[in-house]
Amino acid sequence: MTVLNLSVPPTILLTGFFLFALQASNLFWRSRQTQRLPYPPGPRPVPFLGNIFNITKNATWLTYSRWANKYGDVLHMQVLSRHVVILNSAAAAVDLLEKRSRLYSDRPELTMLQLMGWGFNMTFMHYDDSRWRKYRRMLHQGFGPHGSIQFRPIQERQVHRLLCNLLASPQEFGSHLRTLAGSINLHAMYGQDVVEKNSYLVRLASHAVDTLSEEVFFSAQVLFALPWLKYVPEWFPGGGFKTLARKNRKVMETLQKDPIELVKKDMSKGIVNPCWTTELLEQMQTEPSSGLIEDDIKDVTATAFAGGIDTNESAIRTFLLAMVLYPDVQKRAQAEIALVVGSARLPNADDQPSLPYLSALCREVQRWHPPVPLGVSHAVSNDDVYRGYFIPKGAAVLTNIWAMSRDPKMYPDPDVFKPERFLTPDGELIEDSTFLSFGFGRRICPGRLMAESTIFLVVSNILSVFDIGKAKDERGVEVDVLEKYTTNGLMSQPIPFKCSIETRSAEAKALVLATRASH
Ligand code: HEM
Repeated sequence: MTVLNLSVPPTILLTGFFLFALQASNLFWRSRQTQRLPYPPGPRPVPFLGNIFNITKNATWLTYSRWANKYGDVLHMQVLSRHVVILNSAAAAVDLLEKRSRLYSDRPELTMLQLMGWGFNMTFMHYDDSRWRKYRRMLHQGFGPHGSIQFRPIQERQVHRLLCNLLASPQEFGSHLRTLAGSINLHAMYGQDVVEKNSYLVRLASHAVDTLSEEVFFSAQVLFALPWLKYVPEWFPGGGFKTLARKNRKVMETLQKDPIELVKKDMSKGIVNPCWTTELLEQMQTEPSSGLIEDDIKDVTATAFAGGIDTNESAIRTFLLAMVLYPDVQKRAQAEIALVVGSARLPNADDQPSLPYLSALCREVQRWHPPVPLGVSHAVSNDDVYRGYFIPKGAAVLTNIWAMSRDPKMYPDPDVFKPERFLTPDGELIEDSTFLSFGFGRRICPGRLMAESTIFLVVSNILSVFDIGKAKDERGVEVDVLEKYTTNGLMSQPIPFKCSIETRSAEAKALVLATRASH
């Protein structure tokens, strides 16, 4: 039996063994010492179950902000063997998710989302999943600095259509905003107009994301903490989350399959719709070396389609709410448009560099009420130590973007909507590119450039032709509006409110009507 190669001199073997033992004991002691470091502070756990009773259903980001005031900006919770670290300051998020991005770019195992059929979506994929790298590259090509410019004509056309819809039925602004967000995405991804036959796709995408904002968010936290619950049968008491997941899987299958089929059908008839899917399908055929397959295209286009609807809609609703509550900000923005663009045409994307107050206003919209207040959870792929605290491998790392955006040290008077906080004393937009609302590091939102230009176009176009104000009731009395937001999930947006949207002048009305020919 040859266990050892006896031709190696015993002294070398002994030395090797000694060095190995030393190294192993070193590692062992280092790891023991590291593990003896305390976890970051947080609410007191109960024996065995840890912080299970601290899992909350509502306004989680507000709860975490309160804890941050008590325990500090880096918090820790533990449920059985699962650890959760919550970052409540931009400084901590930058230190870990950006400066140590190699360690902090994974996602936790989100069993609930897998059960719901979101497994194709790169947002929830592990960092070492080869599909994530491929999809991220594709999204960078499609929506990076060069790619996102090609969508400008689509964005402008759909924003003009929004102006016409607001002119025709201003009281239905809520549904017009959803149509806008959906139609930009449907056009950009699949070259399709939102018409009767395919409006269900926008509804399905919104529904799928809305679902994430209800029971699922809570169930996802519970399943992260207690992963074995996934084996509970659907009929068993408490297994209701599985029914929800099964129904959602069907929605997700349709979302992946139907839109690409529409594009392929058009292509087979010789109709070429300029859009991202067409571009990718052509690339798949003409560049076999790209390694693209149809499943990749399905996955990545459906991801981008669903990712950009509710987020944009939330930001634009926040903008309208802010205009009702802060009329002086509205007047100052309109004065800037009048000075730079005039009243003979509508603003376009090329005007943005000359409109610093408007650009600051768009940033303030996302700071004041970030659409995804807790971001998307990262995970740490190895043990780490930060500020003397131990962060164990596999911990979920939550980014409390809400708390960061309301940090009075970074943003004095954080509750006030104040665009000038992003301007220098000379009225120039400040250089700072910290855009907390899009997340951090290697997982930062790849759709941010497109989202930013959509929001700028909507804000500048609406303010150039409409005045936003309080709605009046049947007795002519102004209806008060409250700054109230949904607080039950991944996304947050203003609860429905009323406002008046009136054209600013006959000239403004004529400008809106003149856009009809182009859409
Ligand atoms: C106002 C609009 C938007 C907001 C506020 C927003 C916000 C976010 C946030 C907070 C994240 C998580 C980042 C992190 O993990 O640290 C994210 C990721 C992501 N977003 Fe957006 N987003 C917006 C629009 C869009 C659009 C238009 C698209 C599609 C074109 C998109 C596609 C994605 C994707 C695919 C990811 C996952 C990236 C990854 O895991 O590598 N988003 N977004």
